[in-house]
Order: sequence, then structure tokens, then C-alpha cells
Amino acid sequence: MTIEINVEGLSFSYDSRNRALDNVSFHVEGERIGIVGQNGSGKTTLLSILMGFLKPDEGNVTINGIIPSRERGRILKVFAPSFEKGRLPYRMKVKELVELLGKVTGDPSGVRELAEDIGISTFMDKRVYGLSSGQEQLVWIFNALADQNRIPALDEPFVHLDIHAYRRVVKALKERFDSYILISHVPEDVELLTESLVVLEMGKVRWYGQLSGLEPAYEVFVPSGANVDLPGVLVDFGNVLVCKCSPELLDSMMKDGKILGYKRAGVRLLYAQVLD
Ligand SMILES: Nc1ncnc2c1ncn2[C@@H]1O[C@H](COP(=O)(O)OP(=O)(O)OP(=O)(O)O)[C@@H](O)[C@H]1O
Repeated sequence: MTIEINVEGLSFSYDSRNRALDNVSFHVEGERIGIVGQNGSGKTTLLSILMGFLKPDEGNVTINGIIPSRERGRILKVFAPSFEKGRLPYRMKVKELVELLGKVTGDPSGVRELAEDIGISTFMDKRVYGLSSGQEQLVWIFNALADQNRIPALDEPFVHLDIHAYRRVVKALKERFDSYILISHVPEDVELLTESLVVLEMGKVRWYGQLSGLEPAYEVFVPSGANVDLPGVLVDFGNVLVCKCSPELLDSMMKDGKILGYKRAGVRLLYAQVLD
């Protein structure tokens, strides 16, 4: 399902001193929407407004034609949000939550399969208060992915996850859902997992649009002694340099065998420019 978000002149303050969102306007449309920005840039606040948990001080917001501040019940029928600092019933055992979500969604076997796939079946007998941060985060993600009829809206879902859990969650998300909203401060996650993007900085929108419209760019890893004409050096590790690179330059450096590795970095470079 396509997600369409329209935001016009949105401002929100938690207190009189700081504006968490300051006259924000953007339009994004697509199946997989990313919201990226540095710490404190307003990502969670924006998602809380989109999901109807906070009311804008000023401005207009619609998501798939729904006005979240007026129609919270409707929003939560369409979207399943998962926040980084969520609240779960603390005394509940994980297996009780799995059973409950099985009943609520009417798909107990699908829900048990999801629990298995993302790895929470290994700590089913624990109560929520006894979970590690990563385990608790997995339970939150499980909660948001349990109902396949709702679109997950995930706030920093990978922060506490180890590489195995990260891979399992990404696989479950991509296999089960065509559409989702993903908030992250990690540009690589957004680049790999989304198609349409909003970049926030200090409560303002700095860029929005389709990732396909971004110029392809790479970061290459080069030994510092290599005799190469290097473009912008981003990081100097002493023995290895990380450099910004166009697709053409990457191609010729690869033919010359002069690089140790490379990765796609369109969003990272955009993000760095925005923050410069
Ligand atoms: N409950 C709150 N009370 C007061 N100020 C808050 C509250 N929650 C967030 N803020 C402030 O609002 C601003 C935006 O915070 P928000 O949590 O939306 O940012 P974020 O981009 O999600 O950050 P992070 O990547 O660190 O999670 C920050 O300056 C933050 O200090």
C-alpha cells in the first residue's frame, strides 16, 4: 500500500523554550518511507504526531488522507507504531504477549511463526521487566509486526540489536510487509530499506524526496600509501582513508585494484552535506 504524508507549516513544542518541530513542510509518497536525522532533530516527535499521540501546535498533517490529531483510532487501525521508549505491560510474560497478539490478530500460528523468526521464542518464559534492552526492543518490534494488516511505523528499531537480531528483523520486515515507515539516525539503514525520505535537522526539514532522485555516490576504502588521486577524504584512519567517490571513479579504481572496499553512500553523503 502506498503511504502518503502531507505536512504543512507544522510546529510543536514540549515547553516554552524549545521548538521540537519548527514550521516543517514536506510531501512524501511511496511504499517505504524513511525519516532520518541526528539525535534530537525531531524524528520521534514527528512520528508521535503522525500517529496521533501528540497534537500539532500549528500546521496541518495528513497521512493517507487521515488527520491524525482528530482520528487517532483510525490511524491506529492502519498503522502499527513501535517507539524506542515504549511501555509494555511489565509483569506480562513474553509468551502471554504472543498468545494475546495471536488472539487480537486472529492469526495465532502466523504470530507464533513471527516470534520464532525474529528470535523472541528463545526467551518466552521471561517477564517483560526482566528483559535486556535488545530483547525488549525485539518484543516491541514483534508487537508492531504481529498484525500483517497494519503498516509498521518503526522508531529506531535497530538501536539495541546485535547483528543476528538485526538480520532477522530486516528479513521478517521485508518478507512480510511491502509498506512501512522507518525512523533511523543511521543513513545506511534508510538507504537500504526505504525509497522515499525526509531528512530533519534541529526541528526543520532539510531535504525530502525519492531516493532514486539522489545522485549515486559511494565511499571507498583506500590504503593510505596507495598512489591514487583521491577526491574528498572523509575519514583518515591512519593506514586507511575513507573517500567520497562517484560511480565512474569507483569503476576505474576497481579496475586498477587500488581499493580495499566500498559501500553505497548516497544518503550518508546527503546527510553529511545537510549537517555541514
Ligand atoms: N517529553 C519531552 N519533553 C521535553 N522535551 C522533549 C521531550 N521529548 C523530546 N524533547 C525534545 O524535543 C526535541 C526533539 O526530540 P525527538 O525525541 O523528537 O528527537 P529525535 O530526532 O527522535 O532524537 P533521537 O535520535 O535522539 O531519538 C529534542 O530537543 C528533545 O530534547
